Amino acid sequence: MFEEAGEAAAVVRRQLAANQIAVTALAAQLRAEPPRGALTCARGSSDHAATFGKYLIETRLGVLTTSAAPSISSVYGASADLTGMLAIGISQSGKSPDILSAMRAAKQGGARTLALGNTADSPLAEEADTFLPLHAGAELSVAATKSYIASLAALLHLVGEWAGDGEMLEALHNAPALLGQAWAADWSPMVERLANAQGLYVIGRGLGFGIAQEAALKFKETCGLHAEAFSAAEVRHGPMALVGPDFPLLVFRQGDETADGVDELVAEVVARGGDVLVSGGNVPGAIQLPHPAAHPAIEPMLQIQAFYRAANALSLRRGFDPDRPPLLAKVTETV
Ligand SMILES: N[C@@H]1[C@@H](O)[C@H](O)[C@@H](COP(=O)(O)O)O[C@@H]1O
Repeated sequence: MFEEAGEAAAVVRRQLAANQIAVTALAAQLRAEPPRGALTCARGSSDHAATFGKYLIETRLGVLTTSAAPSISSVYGASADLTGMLAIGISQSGKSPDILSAMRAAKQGGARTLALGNTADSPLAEEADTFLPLHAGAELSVAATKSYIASLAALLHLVGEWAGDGEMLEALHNAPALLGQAWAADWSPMVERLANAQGLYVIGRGLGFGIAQEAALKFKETCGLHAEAFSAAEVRHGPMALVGPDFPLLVFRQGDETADGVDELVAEVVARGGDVLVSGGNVPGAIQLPHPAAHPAIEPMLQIQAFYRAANALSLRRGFDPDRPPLLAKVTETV
């Protein structure tokens, strides 16, 4: 996990260069024939990348984006009219039966299909109208790291070109250098605070929500630590009842329109005597976790990169092997 997460900067640099022509062509096609909506099909870390994609596509392009529940096609055998939709499948292996089923149903229902994957000779890649390779290289650790960051980069690249957002694209092209800095960031306060923790919430809002989901998964998978992800708004609708000195929050805050609301939540929890670890912002009383400054759409990628290093350290500290989580295999195939 440590070694592979550390390769993320090189992966993103390689991917941006290798995919430029294909991404430009796809973006031109999407601008010429805009989809009426997008449907994401993914599981686990890839599904969390899809959450990031939803916020990116809806905020930058105003195209409604929703997540497919694969069982609708794989178990219920039901289908929907997806004429004019873009179905985006994200999968490292490209062969989980339920994701394949959802993508096949989308195609039969009239959608254009796009696969983001790490394996070109997979059914997902072969059956999709367009395949964008992630170029993450072999990922052997059960916990996805560089492939997750590669998925975020591919989504940023596509949406940046599709929306013609030059500022975001420029920031993305600077991301490899910043990922290197993020990898060196000192998140040891997180490792200290969570060494003996029983559970926590991971908070994000908007573009940061997908990385909150991803961090919560890593806590469970590699650290034997129960963690649940909530949006900074959702957590106030009930879950806050658990928050206190023995139930900390890890908060991912990016410098966009969501920042003030996230700061308010952090200040409120600090005032109640709760422990809050925060990446981004500067609320007094919260434990700050650093990451390099960047465009708000790039920040989540940098935050999760800094987090991965700390999650690896926390896993070891809690007596786990981050590369061999109990009861899990690298490729999970569900129906
Ligand atoms: N992102 C979706 C979730 O929103 C959905 O809840 C889940 C359930 O899928 P299924 O019904 O196939 O178990 O699938 C994906 O992970």
